[in-house]
Amino acid sequence: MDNQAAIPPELTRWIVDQAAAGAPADAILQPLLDAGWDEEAAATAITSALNDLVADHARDNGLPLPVPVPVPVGFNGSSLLEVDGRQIQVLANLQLPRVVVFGNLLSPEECDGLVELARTRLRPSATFNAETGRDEVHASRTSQGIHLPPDAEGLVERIERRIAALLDWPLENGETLQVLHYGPGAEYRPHYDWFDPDAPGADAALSRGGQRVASVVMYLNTPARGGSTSFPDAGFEVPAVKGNAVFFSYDRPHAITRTLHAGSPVLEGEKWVATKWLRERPFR
Ligand SMILES: O=C(O)CCC(=O)C(=O)O
Ligand SMILES: [Fe+2]
Repeated sequence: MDNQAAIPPELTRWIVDQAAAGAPADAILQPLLDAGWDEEAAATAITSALNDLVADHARDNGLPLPVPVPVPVGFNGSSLLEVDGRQIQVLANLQLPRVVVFGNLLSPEECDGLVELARTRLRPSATFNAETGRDEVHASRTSQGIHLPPDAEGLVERIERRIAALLDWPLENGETLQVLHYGPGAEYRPHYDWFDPDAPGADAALSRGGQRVASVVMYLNTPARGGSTSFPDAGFEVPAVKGNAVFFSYDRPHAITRTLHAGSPVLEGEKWVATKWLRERPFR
């Protein structure tokens, strides 16, 4: 069998049932191989059955269609990912929302270096106003921030390359790295990082690189108390620990991704983070 048109409906149903029951890809593939399918045709049959399922679900529920998102490399159950000669720890792994917490993404020296590059240039953080299509300062985001373009010392670029390699996502699809500083009491109230496509200002936001599809928030210090990144829809909280990072992806601009998140108030001390937002396409 070499043609996807030959997939019988009962086989499609069987594939969908297996996937819905949580069967791993191998467990779906093997019976097809045993029945005499060649591997490529079987993989095509499985992919097309699952794509149809997702498209039907989106149509039936009035959801946008999902798009490809970054996925951490070599993610096969190992607790350490080797990227660029660096051992990055996998500290937590959540499917919905899709969240991975990394340890040792940055060295203490790299964290300090980013803070130094940003410290003297901070300005009150702006939030994208979907109504106007402009960045504006708002009470829901009481941090200070600065965009750091790739720099002469190479620190910013080195980190950007590491993230691109870790997530197997083109370097040019990344927005400029942003460093944020939260003083005592400062917070970033619950929000989504994707842009609401129906908002009047969406065209301006989407014109460079399309939607955001993932975020990486790197902790540049360990606040004395408070300052975790929380995901209220999942009851999940990522403590801010220097050198660690939280990655989350969202395959469509919709609450179904459950990626609502917040920078919880800093209760004592201060908090520094660097955020990298990744787009669907080159951000130029
Ligand atoms: O500070 C945090 O923990 C979250 C930052 C954040 O949500 C963002 O930069 O988009
Ligand atoms: Fe955010």
